[in-house]
Amino acid sequence: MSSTPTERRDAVLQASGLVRRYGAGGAAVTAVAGVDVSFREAEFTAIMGPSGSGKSTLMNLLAGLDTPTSGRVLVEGRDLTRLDDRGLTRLRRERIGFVFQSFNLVPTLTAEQNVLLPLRLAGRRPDRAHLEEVVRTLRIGDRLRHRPAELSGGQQQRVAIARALLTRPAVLFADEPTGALDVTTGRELLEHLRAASTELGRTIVMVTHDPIAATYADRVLTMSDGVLRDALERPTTQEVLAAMTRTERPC
Ligand SMILES: Nc1ncnc2c1ncn2[C@@H]1O[C@H](COP(=O)(O)OP(=O)(O)OP(=O)(O)O)[C@@H](O)[C@H]1O
Repeated sequence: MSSTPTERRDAVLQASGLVRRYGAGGAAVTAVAGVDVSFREAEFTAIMGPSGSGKSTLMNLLAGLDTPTSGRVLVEGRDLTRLDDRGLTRLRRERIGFVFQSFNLVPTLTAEQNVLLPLRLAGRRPDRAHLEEVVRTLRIGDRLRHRPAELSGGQQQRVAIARALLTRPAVLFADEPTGALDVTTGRELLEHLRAASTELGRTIVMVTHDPIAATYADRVLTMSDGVLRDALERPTTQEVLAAMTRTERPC
């Protein structure tokens, strides 16, 4: 292992001793086997690893969508494992943003209504200046009155990102956000995520299988068998590929 991600004082999100076990006895699977990791404000992190290495499970734990068997997760200093269901739902709604491979837009609403939906559900007024900033960063200004069916896949994904950003989440989680896009549109989307981190100061955690996608991040963490292996700062594609090869080598 080259370097271990350690606790940072300026972390927006941190996890320590994180374990997630499924099932019991001989059929038990340890999907996450002891992870310590932290994420700084405005940092863009990619998590990579072979299929079944525990990436989705780790992301679900960090986002409060799943409960760890042991260990804890702090979002802006608040321990998710100590919140009840209501508290967790509220924290997820207000402090965490999600972007999935399938864009999950509401088909009957316009792009703008989709973008504003989480704020409306939370009973919060949209900050028009921030809406304009997000719309400009994602370049969707001319598509706001269209419904999802009238938008391309890339435009739909940009609307989904704008929707996730508008609440100013502490962390934006993106699970294979380019998975349903062609190469060019996928690269454009990664530029937008990069801009969300650099220009809007958002903390982004992205799971991806694509080594080129990972190079858009500030930091690439590799995972295998439920633990983090390498932490690479601003790696080249070659460095990502070399780290991925290490995760696939039998121990
Ligand atoms: N609900 C579950 N019940 C039992 N085992 C599970 C469950 N969810 C995940 N696992 C197991 O945990 C391990 C990690 O799965 P996970 O989905 O986190 O991997 P991944 O790295 O995201 O894989 P992929 O890249 O294929 O999406 C796998 O062995 C998987 O079979």
